[in-house]
Amino acid sequence: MKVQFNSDREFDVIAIGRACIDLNAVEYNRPMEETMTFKKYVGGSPANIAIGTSKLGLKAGFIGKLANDQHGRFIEQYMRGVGVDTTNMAVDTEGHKTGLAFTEIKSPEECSILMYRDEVADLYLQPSEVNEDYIKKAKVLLVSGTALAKSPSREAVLKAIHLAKKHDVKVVFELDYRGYTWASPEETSVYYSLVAEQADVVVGTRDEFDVMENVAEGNNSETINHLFKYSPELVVIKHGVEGSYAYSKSGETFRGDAYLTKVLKTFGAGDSYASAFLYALITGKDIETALKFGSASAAIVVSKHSSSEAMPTVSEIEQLIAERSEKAEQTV
Ligand SMILES: Nc1ncnc2c1ncn2[C@@H]1O[C@H](COP(=O)(O)OP(=O)(O)O)[C@@H](O)[C@H]1O
Ligand SMILES: O=C(O)C[C@@H](O)[C@H](O)C(=O)COP(=O)(O)O
Repeated sequence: MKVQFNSDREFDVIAIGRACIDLNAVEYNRPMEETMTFKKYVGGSPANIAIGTSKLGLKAGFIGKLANDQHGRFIEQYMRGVGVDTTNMAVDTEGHKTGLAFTEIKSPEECSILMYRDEVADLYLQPSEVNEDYIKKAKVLLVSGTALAKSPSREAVLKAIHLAKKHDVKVVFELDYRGYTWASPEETSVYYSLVAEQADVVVGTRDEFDVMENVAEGNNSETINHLFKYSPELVVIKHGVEGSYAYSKSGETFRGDAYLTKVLKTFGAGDSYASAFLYALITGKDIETALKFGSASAAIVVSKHSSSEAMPTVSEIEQLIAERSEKAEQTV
């Protein structure tokens, strides 16, 4: 099975949401209290995905709002430098700040993120800063769930989705749940459901779908039975190192195994997975291959220090897939 996209569009992917800063512990395998130095990278899930798809050779653009300071300028320069179109990144004029994510790497399995996201510029994106002429140039609008957490960013994203549907741009919804940005689980569930029901493709972890459904331990069949009554044609549910599943509206189920690797830290997996999965879909590969691309890309990024800078190239992904399938053949 393949997903069809409009071929006559200038941009493969336009992502909307936050572009922020990750400060990753340089001395890792210890608690953050003992970490004295942090390395700066561009971060924020949709920015990571725009960077990841651009590094894979897609034409990516970004809609978001940056702080009018050194951090905002660093983010814009970095994203432009890796080929992301930044012409639709607005600059805040009201003194709002860049979101910061300090990452703690206690061990490869035990990682956490300490986020500074009060009054962040990205959540002040205005609907008037979402441009119809820009959106209609895209094959895919990639929506990050966190951008729905507060107004006016929430309305800006809803406007972007409306315009995407008007111009036959596929809406890919990455649930990207960050609890502390939301007022209550009920509120998250309302907006996640609203957007997921309108999206063409929905991607998230099993835990994130539970948040969307406001349930404790949901199951994949109930999730897809519900979503396939609405717009989605493809639903991807990730189960961490246990792998991921893609379900199509036409009734097929595909499973993608994770590629085991020497893990440095666990964050970055989701964004690298989304970048390569999208790359494969947009370049006409089938779902099985897209799952392999997503998993291989994630395996590469979890073995490195950053999320954005570590995003792999197509040949690195293909090499990992080829090595692992050779190994699997030898063990049969
Ligand atoms: N420790 C790991 N080693 C190798 N691959 C991993 C690991 N953790 C996750 N992955 C890959 O990344 C994908 C997404 O990971 P997951 O943890 O579900 O997402 P998120 O980072 O969004 O929470 C998984 O489906 C798997 O292919
Ligand atoms: O999304 C953020 O604001 C932080 C990210 O930049 C950070 O690199 C991260 O947590 C990525 O994790 P993922 O969701 O597992 O890809």
